[in-house]
Amino acid sequence: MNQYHIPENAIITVAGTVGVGKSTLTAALADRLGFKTSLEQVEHNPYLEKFYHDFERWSFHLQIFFLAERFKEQKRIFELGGGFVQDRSIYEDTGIFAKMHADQGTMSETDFETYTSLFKAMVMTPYFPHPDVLIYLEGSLPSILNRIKERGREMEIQTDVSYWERMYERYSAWIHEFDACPVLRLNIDDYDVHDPESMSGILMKVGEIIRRS
Ligand SMILES: Nc1ncnc2c1ncn2[C@@H]1O[C@H](COP(=O)(O)OP(=O)(O)O)[C@@H](O)[C@H]1O
Ligand SMILES: Nc1ncnc2c1ncn2[C@H]1C[C@H](O)[C@@H](COP(=O)(O)O)O1
Repeated sequence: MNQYHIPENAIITVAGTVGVGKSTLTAALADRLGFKTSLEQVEHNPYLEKFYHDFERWSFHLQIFFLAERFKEQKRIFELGGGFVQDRSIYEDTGIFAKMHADQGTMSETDFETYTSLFKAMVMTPYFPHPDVLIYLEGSLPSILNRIKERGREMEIQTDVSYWERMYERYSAWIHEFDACPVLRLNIDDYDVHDPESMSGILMKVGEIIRRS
């Protein structure tokens, strides 16, 4: 047990919309705790760029790719006995992305059903313990759009702003209903990843939530 009373085998997941600051916070918290990270691979994703150019054609392929990647990561976390900070949850793939594309017609109903049944079958395995805490990052849409721009992934910058607006709204509704594990909501204006005290403050809250749950 560390000074934050977070068990060494804990799994902390950082959730939130694209560009909000998940990867950055994941790395900072893991560093502070001496935990391992589970990060999303954007550079080695063979479908992502194609997907941004043609949602309809590549939605299903991309969701299957992400599902496979997350499953491998879950297995790794399980086999290494936890002690991880994870960048994005599998709940967001299904509850935000796949659903949004199905609802807007850029993923067919049949593809969405196939995807959902595969997701359910995968979740019902021992490799899928719920996280101990899900840290939900939130902030104003203009600051998030600014971060997407500053990060500079051309495929995201070229995407119509309405896509990010719809995703932002879905996230706000989704977190309201989310109950798979305890949640710590964090506003991006209320912490500084470069300030050790700020990071410790977050970890103290995480420890408290785990103790109470
Ligand atoms: N706390 C922060 N303050 C200022 N900029 C940040 C902060 N966190 C992340 N960023 C910047 O915002 C952009 C998106 O962050 P990132 O961690 O990649 O987001 P996500 O993983 O949620 O998509 C990056 O350019 C990153 O450097
Ligand atoms: N499940 C997903 N479906 C579509 N797109 C996704 C999914 N998961 C992540 N993405 C995209 C969004 C971003 O362009 C990159 C990385 O996400 P980030 O929030 O920046 O870590 O992948």
